[in-house]
Amino acid sequence: MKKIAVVGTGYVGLVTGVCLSDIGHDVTCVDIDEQKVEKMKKGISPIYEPGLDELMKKNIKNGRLHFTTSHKEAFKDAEVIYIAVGTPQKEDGSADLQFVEQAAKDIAENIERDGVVVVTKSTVPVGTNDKVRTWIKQHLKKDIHFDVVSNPEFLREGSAIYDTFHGDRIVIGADNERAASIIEEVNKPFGIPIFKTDIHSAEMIKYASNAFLATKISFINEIANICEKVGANIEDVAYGMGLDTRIGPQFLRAGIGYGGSCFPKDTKALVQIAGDVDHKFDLLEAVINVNNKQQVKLVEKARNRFGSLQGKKVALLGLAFKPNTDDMREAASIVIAKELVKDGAFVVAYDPIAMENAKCVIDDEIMYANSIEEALRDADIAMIVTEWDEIKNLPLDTFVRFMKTPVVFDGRNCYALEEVAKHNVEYHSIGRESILRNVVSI
Ligand SMILES: NC(=O)c1ccc[n+]([C@@H]2O[C@H](COP(=O)([O-])OP(=O)(O)OC[C@H]3O[C@@H](n4cnc5c(N)ncnc54)[C@H](O)[C@@H]3O)[C@@H](O)[C@H]2O)c1
Ligand SMILES: O=c1ccn([C@@H]2O[C@H](COP(=O)(O)OP(=O)(O)O[C@H]3O[C@H](CO)[C@@H](O)[C@H](O)[C@H]3O)[C@@H](O)[C@H]2O)c(=O)[nH]1
Repeated sequence: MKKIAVVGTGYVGLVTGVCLSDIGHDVTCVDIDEQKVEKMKKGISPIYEPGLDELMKKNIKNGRLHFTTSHKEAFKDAEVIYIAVGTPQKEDGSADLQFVEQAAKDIAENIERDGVVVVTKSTVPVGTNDKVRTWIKQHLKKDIHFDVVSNPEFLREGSAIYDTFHGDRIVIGADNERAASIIEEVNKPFGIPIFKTDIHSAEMIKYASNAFLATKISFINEIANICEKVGANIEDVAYGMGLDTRIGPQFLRAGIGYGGSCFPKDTKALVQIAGDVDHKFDLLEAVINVNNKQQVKLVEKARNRFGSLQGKKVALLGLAFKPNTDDMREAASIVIAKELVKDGAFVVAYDPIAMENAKCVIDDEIMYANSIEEALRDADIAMIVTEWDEIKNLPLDTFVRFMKTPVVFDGRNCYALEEVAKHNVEYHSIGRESILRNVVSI
């Protein structure tokens, strides 16, 4: 059992802190956001993540999980300190390291224990851990020995707790065996394979993994776009491809592209990292361009179908960048709403969880509904943006019952075409033939 501090309680820091306490460590999470800390002290998670509240309450109760706004309090006695602050993108696409630098200074000014291991969990460009070491050294108040370890995070939002306990690998990048084995020991109870490497390689594994997954998505989306033109069905194509174990079935779901807090920013950051060493990463640039186009695919299809969207009522179903999260960062819904409003459409949006966050990031004039049915009422067009269970499982006759004209643009291929064919719905999806039945356009 180790005394651990976690700096930053976002999706990664909070989940990491809670799970480390659950496997027996004594964890103090520190954040500069007082409101968040007040909530967390009461066992309330400031983010929506399935299972997190329960696990927080359990570990607060058993005395192994603490929250504070004081770095001094958090770092007192800490043997291991995780940095899990944000690394958002700057205007040029590169990673903004200001929060990591500040966290390093906070650590330098407050650590007390000799031999403390500082672990970078934030996604940071290759070479950043060297900078973290330098920043800490520059601001150290006492002559304390410390090590820096890279330990990138691979959890997915919406299944973050599950992923922490069932991940495929834990990567530890260190420049000495003592530090590496301390972090190995900390993680052992998770029972996940551990891969130890040098710091720069660990930093690169994170970006390369995200870039590869994003590449799979853009690749399958391009195949889907071609399928539409040659009369093939992307669902069957992806399934048939995935049967080859060298390809695998995962991340071949065609749709309206990837969003979220990671793929968009990490792909751009890797293009920058490559550019910094005079390497033009053509492949990844193409992946990003394909994704930008894919995000507006539904609007493009609607424009082609209706000619003009002026005055059309559009029900936007699902706003979060993926199901089971309240995260709106880089969600396709933001771009889609903007395009629809630009075309003069009247947008009514619904999301089971992300609506409050959406109101903060969608600047355009749109309305919000309290249910799918309310959003669909008298609509000319429905656009499925996020495949929440509630949306995926919506009986198709709901579109017929509530909409003015049941014309559905499904960005996540939620329905089987055979099922759609049994209903009086006009249906356009991604990489599959459209079903144009009996619907009179007005
Ligand atoms: N979100 C994910 O699914 C995910 C997965 C893997 C890796 N990552 C990476 O992990 C990092 C964190 O991502 P996130 O989504 O959890 O971020 P986030 O923005 O949700 O949370 C960051 C938190 O850090 C706090 N903070 C900032 N500076 C601080 C300081 N000096 N001291 C204490 N607290 C401070 C902020 O108040 C905020 O609560 C990023 O580098 C991200 O790329 C994210
Ligand atoms: O076949 C697929 C799979 C995903 N997506 C989209 O891709 C985005 C990202 O999805 P997902 O990877 O499930 O969610 P994240 O929480 O963003 O997780 C990714 O980003 C994290 C942050 O770096 C990493 O830790 C994870 O390993 C990595 O999967 C979402 O918009 C999905 O809709 C698709 O379009 N098709």
